[in-house]
Amino acid sequence: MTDHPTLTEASNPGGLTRLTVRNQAATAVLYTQGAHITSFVPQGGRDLLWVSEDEDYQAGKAIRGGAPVCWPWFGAHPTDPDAPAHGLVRNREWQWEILSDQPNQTQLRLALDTSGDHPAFPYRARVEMIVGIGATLTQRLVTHNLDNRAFTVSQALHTYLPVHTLASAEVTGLAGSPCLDKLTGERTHWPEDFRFDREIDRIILDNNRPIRLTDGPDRAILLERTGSHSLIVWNPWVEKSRRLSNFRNDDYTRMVCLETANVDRDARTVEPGDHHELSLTLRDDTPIRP
Ligand SMILES: O=P(O)(O)OC[C@H]1O[C@H](O)[C@H](O)[C@@H](O)[C@@H]1O
Repeated sequence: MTDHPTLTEASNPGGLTRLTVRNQAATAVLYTQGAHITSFVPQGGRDLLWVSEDEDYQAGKAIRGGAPVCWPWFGAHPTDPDAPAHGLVRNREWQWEILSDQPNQTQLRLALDTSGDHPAFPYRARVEMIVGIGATLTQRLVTHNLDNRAFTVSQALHTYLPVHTLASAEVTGLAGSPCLDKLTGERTHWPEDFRFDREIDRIILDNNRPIRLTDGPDRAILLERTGSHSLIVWNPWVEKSRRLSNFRNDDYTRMVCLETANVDRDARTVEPGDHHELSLTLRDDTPIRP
């Protein structure tokens, strides 16, 4: 266990290691399994991440909520149907260290190496998550190629965001962008008048704009991305909610996933010795009332 003025390390009953960071700007909770952030509360504000009340935080199982890391592939593996969905690192233990600690900003690094012996990703690589906890939450997901061959990764920060009610949720910054509907296979464009009124599982492409989720006059979250020109918008709606693990039947009314990604034609090839960085800054963007 680590004792540090800003950071507390603890084991939970499910066998996971939980890190709680409290500084003057925010409080955050993350798990070393999966480099998985489950809570980010800016000082005086609300949690900008959502986790199901049914989540049981068990070692070896991906957590339903927060910000799962999908790497080195997103969704189904491109060629191997037996490979797990969303890659190899959600259930793995990452090494961690504190990089810097200021009154208003704490930086952690979590890292994991692949040995090259997994048939679905036979390469040596290091994936790092550099987390900045301050007035905003910053996640930098850096892929280093330690192999002597190039490889291609698809990936996502699969962020679950809370909504007061799904009917009031609106996403701005997507209208007009090309989009692939994963449910129908259709390629269209994101409509101006989009509402969450059915199951949604779409990849938005060629878009690096700031994305804003609002769910009423007093609540907005802003996502700003670098190294990413794709984003997944996901809400499981009624039927799929019943089939999801660690998810209540009506949880789909409480969350929306906006996933900062490199998927489809935005997957990235990393040359030997090179790296690729994907990053997300999440902030409470609620308008300040006069
Ligand atoms: O249940 P999981 O493996 O966590 O995946 C949850 C969801 O993740 C993404 O949003 C995919 O686009 C969905 O197709 C998938 O259902």
